[in-house]
Amino acid sequence: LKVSTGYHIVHNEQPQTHAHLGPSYHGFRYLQGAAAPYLAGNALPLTVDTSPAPQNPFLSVSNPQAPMPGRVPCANPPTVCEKTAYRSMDGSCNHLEQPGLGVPNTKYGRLLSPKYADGISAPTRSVTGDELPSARLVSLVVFGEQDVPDPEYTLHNMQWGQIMTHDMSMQAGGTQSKKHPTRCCTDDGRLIGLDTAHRTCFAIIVPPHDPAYSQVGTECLNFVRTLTDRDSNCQYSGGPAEQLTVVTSYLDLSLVYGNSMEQNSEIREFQGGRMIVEERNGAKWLPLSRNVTGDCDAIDPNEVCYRAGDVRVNQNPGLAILQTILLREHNRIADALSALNPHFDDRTLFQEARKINIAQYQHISYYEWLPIFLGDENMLKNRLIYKTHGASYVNDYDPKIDPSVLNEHATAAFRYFHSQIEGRLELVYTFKYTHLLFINLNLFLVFFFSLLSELRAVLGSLTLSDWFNRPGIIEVGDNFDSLTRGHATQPEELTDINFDKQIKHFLFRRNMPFGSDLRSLDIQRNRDHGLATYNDMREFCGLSRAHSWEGYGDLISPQTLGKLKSLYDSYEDVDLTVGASLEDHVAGALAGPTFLCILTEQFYRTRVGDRFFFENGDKLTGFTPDQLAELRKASMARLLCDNGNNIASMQPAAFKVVSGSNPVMPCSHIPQVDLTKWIDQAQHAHADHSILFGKK
Ligand code: HEM
Repeated sequence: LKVSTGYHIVHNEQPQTHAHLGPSYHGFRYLQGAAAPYLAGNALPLTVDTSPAPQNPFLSVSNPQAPMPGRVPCANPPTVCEKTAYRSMDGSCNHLEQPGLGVPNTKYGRLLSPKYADGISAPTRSVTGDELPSARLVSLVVFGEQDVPDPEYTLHNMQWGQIMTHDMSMQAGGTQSKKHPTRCCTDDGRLIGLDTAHRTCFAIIVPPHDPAYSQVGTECLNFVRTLTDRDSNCQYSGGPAEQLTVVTSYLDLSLVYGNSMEQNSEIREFQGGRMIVEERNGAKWLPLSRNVTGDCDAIDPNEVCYRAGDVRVNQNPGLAILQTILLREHNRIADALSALNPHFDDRTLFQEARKINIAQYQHISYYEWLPIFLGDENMLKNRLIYKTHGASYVNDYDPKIDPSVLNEHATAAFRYFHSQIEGRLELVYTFKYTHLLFINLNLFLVFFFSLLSELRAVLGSLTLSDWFNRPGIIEVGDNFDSLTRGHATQPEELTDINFDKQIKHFLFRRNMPFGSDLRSLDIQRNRDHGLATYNDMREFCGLSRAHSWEGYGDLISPQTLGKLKSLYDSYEDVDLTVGASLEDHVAGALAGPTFLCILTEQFYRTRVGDRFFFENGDKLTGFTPDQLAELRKASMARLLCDNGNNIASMQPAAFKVVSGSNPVMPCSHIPQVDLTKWIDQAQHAHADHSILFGKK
């Protein structure tokens, strides 16, 4: 398989890895001023460090990461594929000749070869051989935490991004729902020595006088390295380590349906084609976890904690809401199909409903959501979307394209949108009111119209860090609808260098005064995965390679460059996650050119490398022209309307804030996919089942 040329990028010589010269820590040398107490809600004061900086013992290359066999299960796709009407649960046989492409427990793809300090697996270092500056230090100095609301996009825009992320990848060995069992720092935030720490430890060293963590004496943030092919019995064939991802790479709603038949059977009802939902207080919810205290931050085993296709489901309330909405949508479709086609059996209803749900979701993702991030023009030019007419197919499946999720995408580019996260989630209620509209035509004639409208009003808010891994809050009172409306009303945070305090100091804080820092995790993960540098990626993407700090001046402001210079030993050291997050955005997109290049490449591959992409006109796997025309009516607004507890109105473009051109209107005015186009698929119901489902 070759790298696709969907985005106009130049493929250059592979970058060299730099041999290490021995451990040394340049520590906290940027912050100026005295330590000051940090209070949630205040700007972080920058403080000076005068004390000697601690060393990060995990970086020592003289302690190579020996492979530990058997940690990651082997991907076990069939060797020969049958052509069936429906996707498999684990993504196998999407590619008919290479059945294992895009299945769980396989390697991320890479655009550029890794840059490990030892050429095999040790985290990246400076070209001088020294350690790179502490990820927390970079997070504090380079990235802000100002609260800047986006004037155009709602919080659902951010939240949908996390849904797509969880559908596409999950680093092996990671856990977001539960405290990681591997401890690289003591519970009171001290570094655990190399002799006792687990070999996967790569703790983040907190600079002395950290404006937040120094208040509680935290010197170390837990960080566990992603498992690689070297931790698997069946993947490693020598050479540099490649990280593994444990979910299917396709946009196939694996987060709803699971990533294997086994996972799926835990959440499927096996009746009427439905997925399991549980009724509580008159509404249908995700089924409860069988290990509440293990899967959630629950103290009480009776707390609500969900079971879904993805283990990260409980991570935050907005995510749990969209997971619920996508699950309810499946059952809504299955019930409708069952009423329209009483002769369909459970299996046919399940697979047809799944196929429609995925198609609507792909349509929303590519035609409503991605253009906001990648720009319409860029997407059209690079053949990620088409100016299609109602019923016409786009037959662009290309078996030469590798559908794997790129490491540069999942570990750097897509995480830039962590900047959109808002730390306060508003609860929005509606009030119905009758609006009398008078039109005075002349002195004697007065017409009036009576309009039933809905007003939205904010009646409270939740603080994000109080509700990480505690999703039960969405079932309380009217919160489900109030948060759903809230996410459609409240602006997301501007996509910029600011990351909300709630994720910068309080991530997963579990009732403690402080938690972790997501931006630091992103930067450390970049080094853990040995990603090629910012400069390498610029060159790869056809931008000019810098030969000095000033070489970055085309896209990064002098003030920001000054900060980078004060942190890194060399302009060659700048991490991809850091440099590309600081670029001016491309007009019409939400990222600078380097990230845009990676994102465009990824979403080209995700589309063209998916044999089941909804616009393909294959007789067995595709839709009829009439059905396709209906699917193109799917929208985020309608999804919310159809699956809230009682959502009666919505603005038609739910990723965009309410405005004169995007007014809140009754749901009945928002187009809906007409499922009668799926009536009497007699050929499916009566056809040889082995053609539809395979012989097994
Ligand atoms: C409240 C919202 C969110 C929270 C709390 C959150 C938190 C996290 C955490 C804790 C990780 C793992 C960090 C690590 O250990 O390396 C992660 C990974 C990631 N996040 Fe987020 N995230 C959120 C929203 C988003 C959004 C909106 C996007 C993109 C649009 C996104 C994209 C990613 C990606 C691509 C990864 C890596 C996935 C992988 O394992 O391959 N996240 N996030």
